Amino acid sequence: MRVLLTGSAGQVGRALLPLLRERADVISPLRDQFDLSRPDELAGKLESIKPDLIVNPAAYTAVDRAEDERELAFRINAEAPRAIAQWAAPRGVPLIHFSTDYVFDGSGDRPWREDSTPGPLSVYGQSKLAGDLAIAEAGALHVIARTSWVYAASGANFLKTIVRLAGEREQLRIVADQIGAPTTASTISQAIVAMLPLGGDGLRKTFEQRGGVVNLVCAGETSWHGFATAIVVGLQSRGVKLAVKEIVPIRSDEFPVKAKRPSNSRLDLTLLRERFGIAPPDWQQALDRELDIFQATI
Ligand SMILES: NC(=O)C1=CN([C@@H]2O[C@H](COP(=O)(O)OP(=O)(O)OC[C@H]3O[C@@H](n4cnc5c(N)ncnc54)[C@H](OP(=O)(O)O)[C@@H]3O)[C@@H](O)[C@H]2O)C=CC1
Ligand SMILES: Cc1cn([C@H]2C[C@H](O)[C@@H](COP(=O)(O)OP(=O)(O)O[C@H]3O[C@@H](C)C(=O)[C@@H](O)[C@H]3O)O2)c(=O)[nH]c1=O
Ligand SMILES: [Mg+2]
Repeated sequence: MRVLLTGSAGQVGRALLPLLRERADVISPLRDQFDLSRPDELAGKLESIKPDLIVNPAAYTAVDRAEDERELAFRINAEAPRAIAQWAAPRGVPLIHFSTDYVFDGSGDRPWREDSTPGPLSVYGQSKLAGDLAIAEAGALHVIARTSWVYAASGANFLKTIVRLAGEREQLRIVADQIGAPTTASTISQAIVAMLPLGGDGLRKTFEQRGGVVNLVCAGETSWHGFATAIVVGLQSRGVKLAVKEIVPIRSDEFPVKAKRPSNSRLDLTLLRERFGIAPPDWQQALDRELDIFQATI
């Protein structure tokens, strides 16, 4: 069984790599060998790799920068997944891809389901939605895991930003009117491998019977302010000395950024439980584990 894993230097790819390696031969080319910004070249690369399964966590994830780099974000997040799916479809090769809460407009306060109507507010969200639709349109066997607020002890993410700012400043000002589920890369990758029977012909059957979009986030919900507070409290309880004295909850309009983010990023976990029997940990529990890992690295 040969698995092609993209983005293995990113948060989700890095967490997936050792788990997949335990179960399959993994080919994990970096950007220089498998460049998603050159979708036209991907079919040729895939033809020489000949994977039995493709796992594609590589993506353009710079939400604010995407507002100025629309063309590049769409090439990487929409045209590349389309090219991969067009190669995979006629060969019956299944594709695991990743989507985001940012495909939604954030209205209301009910958790979004997989069949809820999207309405992205940002170029990043639009480009990711276009990728999701392109994969389905190409007719490839696929699972698209829709996740949110991804972080890990390493990588570029909100946890690392808060660690840095809390070490430098006495006051943090963090938006409290965007609600979602912080999700560790490790939670995502464990769920992904739990979905996959990697031997025999069970793999194709899994995708035929249970394919499509599935929400995959930690359980529970909080705001970015709640998440930042839990990070700071968790670090302090581990004896980490920080400069921060106050974490002020603010409204989104008090923190000007280029890209608009959804207020309601809640994703419903019912389908993940019913279709795959997977129940992710609460975000607080996952954060606790990630802070233990983080602490061991400092
Ligand atoms: N981060 C988040 O909060 C969320 C992420 N998602 C989705 O989950 C998936 C995984 O995200 P995550 O692991 O956090 O992302 P990261 O930003 O941590 O990693 C993205 C990876 O993609 C690679 N990449 C970027 N551009 C290219 C390119 N042109 N060709 C090849 N590789 C490229 C990067 O390579 P390099 O190291 O060279 O830059 C990096 O390894 C993505 O689909 C993302 O949209 C969904 C919801 C939330
Ligand atoms: C650093 C900082 C951020 N914020 C706010 C800005 C924003 O609304 C929120 C999160 O900031 P970030 O820019 O880290 O998050 P952002 O890059 O928008 O994170 C998103 O990334 C993409 C890839 C996704 O798919 C999403 O699920 C989500 O995780 O916190 C503050 O209010 N104060 C601060 O000091
Ligand atoms: Mg970001």
